[in-house]
Amino acid sequence: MTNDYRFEFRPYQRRFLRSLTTNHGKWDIREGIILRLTDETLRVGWGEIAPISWFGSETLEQVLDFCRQLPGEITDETIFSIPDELPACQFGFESAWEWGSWKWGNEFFSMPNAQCPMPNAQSFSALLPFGEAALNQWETLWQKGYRTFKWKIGVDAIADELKIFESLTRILPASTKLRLDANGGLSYEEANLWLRTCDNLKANAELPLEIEFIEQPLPVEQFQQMLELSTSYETAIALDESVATLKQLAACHQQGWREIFVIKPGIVGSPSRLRKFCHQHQIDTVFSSVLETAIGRLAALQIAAELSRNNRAIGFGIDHFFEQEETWFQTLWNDL
Ligand SMILES: O=C(O)CCC(=O)C1=CC=C[C@@H](O)[C@@H]1C(=O)O
Ligand SMILES: [Mg+2]
Repeated sequence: MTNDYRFEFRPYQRRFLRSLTTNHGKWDIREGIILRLTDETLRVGWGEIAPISWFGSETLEQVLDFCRQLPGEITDETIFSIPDELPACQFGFESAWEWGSWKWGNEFFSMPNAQCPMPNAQSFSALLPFGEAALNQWETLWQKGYRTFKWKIGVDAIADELKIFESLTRILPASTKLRLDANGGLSYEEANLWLRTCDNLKANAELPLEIEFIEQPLPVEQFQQMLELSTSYETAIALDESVATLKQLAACHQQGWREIFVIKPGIVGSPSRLRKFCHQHQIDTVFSSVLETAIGRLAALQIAAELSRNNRAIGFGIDHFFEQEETWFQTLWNDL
């Protein structure tokens, strides 16, 4: 896109088909902003700003304040000088700026019912509902082709979750990969118990299931304890909330983290600076959704395709969270 753009934005709200319950609480509605840049040649670029303030990004209010204070005409300079305190804005504006350069972007919006091309389900990790609902939900997702699942822990009492986990590891088919995401909700003792339990399962030769990693077992402020745990067990640990923004990502890497980094492109910050960091440091990454709409997802999938390593499934298997995308989007788009 060229240097001057007409800037338009529209807030949206979208209720999940099923709430997402984690240690952070129950999340029912995704709120965000869709923005559109139109250059002098009338080429259009779409972007989405989908903050998760409890995860470490800016708040929706801060996004709205930032968008409202912008003029109707903005430039490259505006886009590439968005402050680091607004990482979701950096992602949304820069994605819109890049939009025209992608194969998917135009296809998705040029044909009335274009399906956003999605790699096959095997490349995705599907989110299981927390608690024992996972015991019967996994099969529907397995039939859709998913082979990697993520299950939330740190929500109920650990004794109850360990019991469900034991059943889950017995019924999931061979070759399944299972991720456990605590969202920082375990105590140090509980994290040790989960890691020991997973190591013991790993040692059980008959068990073909792979526990791929435990995600964010402890709160962000307990980085040193997680660094110590990462060298004490076979089972891998992935940081998520601890590396929510580029600034945090660089800090954890600088303090010695070399296991897995969960990257949420929608809130981490500037895509161009993320690419630079990942190319420079070759970190072990898992890309993850911020439960955004197709606009944000297209941009995030583009980044995941470029930067994923070690053949790890990407955490965008959230299709059962939303009603049909295309009809919803056409309506919203027409209003813009
Ligand atoms: O990463 C995935 O597999 C799916 C997305 C996902 O799990 C999350 C998205 C947004 C907020 C969080 O509650 C949650 C996470 O902790 O990773
Ligand atoms: Mg997580």
